[in-house]
Amino acid sequence: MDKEQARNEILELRQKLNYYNEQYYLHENSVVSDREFDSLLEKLIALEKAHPEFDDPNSPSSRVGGGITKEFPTVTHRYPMLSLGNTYSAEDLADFDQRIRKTLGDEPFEYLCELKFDGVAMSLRYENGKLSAGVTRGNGTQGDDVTNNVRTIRTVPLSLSGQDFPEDFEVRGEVMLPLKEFRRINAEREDIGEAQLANPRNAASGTIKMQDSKVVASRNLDCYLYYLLGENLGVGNQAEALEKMKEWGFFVSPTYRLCANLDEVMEYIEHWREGRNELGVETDGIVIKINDFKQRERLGNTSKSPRWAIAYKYETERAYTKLKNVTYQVGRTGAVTPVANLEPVDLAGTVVKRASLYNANEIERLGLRKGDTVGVEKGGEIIPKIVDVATENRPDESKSIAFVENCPECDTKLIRKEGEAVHYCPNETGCPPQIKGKIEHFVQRQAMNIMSLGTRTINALFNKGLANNIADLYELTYDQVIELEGFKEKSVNKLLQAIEDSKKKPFETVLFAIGIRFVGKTVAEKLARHFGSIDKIEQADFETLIDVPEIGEQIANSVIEFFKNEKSKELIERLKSHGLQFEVVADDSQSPASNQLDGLSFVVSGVFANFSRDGIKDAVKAHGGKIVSAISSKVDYLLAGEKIGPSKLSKAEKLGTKIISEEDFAELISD
Ligand SMILES: NC(=O)c1ccc[n+]([C@@H]2O[C@H](COP(=O)([O-])OP(=O)(O)OC[C@H]3O[C@@H](n4cnc5c(N)ncnc54)[C@H](O)[C@@H]3O)[C@@H](O)[C@H]2O)c1
Ligand SMILES: [Zn+2]
Repeated sequence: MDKEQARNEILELRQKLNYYNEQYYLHENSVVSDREFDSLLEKLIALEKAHPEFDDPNSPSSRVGGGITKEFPTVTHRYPMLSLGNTYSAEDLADFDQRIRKTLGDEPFEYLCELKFDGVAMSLRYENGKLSAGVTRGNGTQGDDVTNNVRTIRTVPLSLSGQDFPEDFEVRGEVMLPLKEFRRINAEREDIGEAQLANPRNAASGTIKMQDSKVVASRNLDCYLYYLLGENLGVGNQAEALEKMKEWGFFVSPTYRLCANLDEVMEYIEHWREGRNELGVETDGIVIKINDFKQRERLGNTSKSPRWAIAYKYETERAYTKLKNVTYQVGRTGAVTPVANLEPVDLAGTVVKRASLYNANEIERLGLRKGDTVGVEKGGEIIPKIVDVATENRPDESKSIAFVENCPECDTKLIRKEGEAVHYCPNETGCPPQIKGKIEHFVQRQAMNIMSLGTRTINALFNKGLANNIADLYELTYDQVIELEGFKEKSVNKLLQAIEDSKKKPFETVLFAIGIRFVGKTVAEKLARHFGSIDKIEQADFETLIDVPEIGEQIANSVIEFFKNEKSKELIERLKSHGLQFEVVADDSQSPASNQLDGLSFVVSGVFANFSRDGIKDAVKAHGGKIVSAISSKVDYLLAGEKIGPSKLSKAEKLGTKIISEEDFAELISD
């Protein structure tokens, strides 16, 4: 390769990797697999080494990938948060071992091996035993202050146990979404027709950067700690540090091990190759660290990673098999999901017969054809996914897969809205899986809690023509139910009683249960609290809806569409006639804290030190104030946080709107 070629390739690789980094860290989107990313980076490093004349301190090979957002206050790290060098091969580990020996000479040393947890790096600062800050890695030098969100993680102690912790120190670790939670959230999202979270890592990363801490809390994140930093720590090596951290109340995974040499490290790697699949959280390798802190200091860091540690990553197991055909599933919300049916094949200990295809875009992206040989991998999802198509084995006459045009269940022509990846069957009230799915959604524990109505009974009721929608449930009689298989007097009465009891469920629960697409539990609570009744929600226009905190365009449109449909209105009228709750019942605990802000309107913008954006809006309302979204001559105050948009500020200045800070606001509502 001549110089010019090398330069072009280096520039091209840098550009690509920068783009992947930006997508990965700022948009929670993996454009390519981690393996692919790592190979490209390895290639870049090799080229840069051969051509030092093209060195650039800004190259993705020498910078920590990631960045800071405008959504949170920016914090400068006291000690930079670095990345780790990584490898997939035992030879590279031997090289690493050699480099260590070169610096340390004949001096004895130990390795400490830990699992490499696949989440988001997090720095936690403790002052006088209390959590004082939680900051993301960001670009390594500066990160986002997400303390309010970190406080919701149960495994992060808000105050420490024991006595001997330093006055001011830092711990670092990984915020992760346990697989069980990841699956639960995806099941819930599927239930309301929302797109699936791609993988636990991206989900954890997206969650920790949410504006609403209540939503973060509902996601049950975990935090595993593995790093202690500060002055006068009272420990001299990693093993002692981990023990201390445990004593102080941090969650430290018990999976670490001291290793005397590389052979023991290799044993550790083999031990966890399969074992890590049982942990309930995702890991993507192991981290090998020098145990002793003084030796670490002598080894030092590069601009991107410590020289005293390296990550060994496991190759994801992949199996190749034949695609038999693609079938389609119709969900409760009418979303049609393609499923790949495969020749059974062994993959990481289980037999795989099916793989997710998500939507038509995915089929197109893969360029899938009938009879193709496909590579499947397992991630956090239970159903594996297709990651590769081996085109070299493709028969000449093979045909590409055309997405079905009509609903496989009711033959209605499918629709696909502009900008959406998913095809829908629009026959909401006549398509069997949609009808049954809506009833299942309605009766679930989190909704109306009519738990004796299981899938089998719903099927039977539907087949007999007794349940074609949720309102029909309230017209079921004893004589009808006793006819069903498996029902006796007692169970019939129990079911009818549960149906009767459901009429007492509060409005917010009913609103969730009626199954408006994208209206999950939290959104239903917000809408119910904000509007107070179904009639007010029905009357709200798009602007009014998106003014409600956390209600985005997608939800607003879906709500509007729901009420445009005559059949939805009919359904609600019937449910009302059966006595279900369609209004918030006045509750004293929700009355305003004061009426100091009565008649005053506020625009809230920017980030705040002591409130989330939602929290400060709630505070305005709790004191009788009104929140509006845009500055106009009618607005009394612009409540300005850090990083407020310049256009809002200049508009407020032009109109003479009073601009107040968080502190001014606190004063306004004090006493
Ligand atoms: N698919 C994509 O498009 C894409 C894009 C960018 C990055 N990535 C992936 O991310 C990697 C780069 O991310 P990175 O810089 O965070 O490196 P990394 O994730 O490979 O390793 C460093 C991180 O490991 C984490 N870690 C987990 N367990 C640890 C332990 N026991 N001790 C110390 N650290 C531990 C820490 O958060 C640390 O920041 C790439 O190698 C690639 O795999 C993928
Ligand atoms: Zn249909």
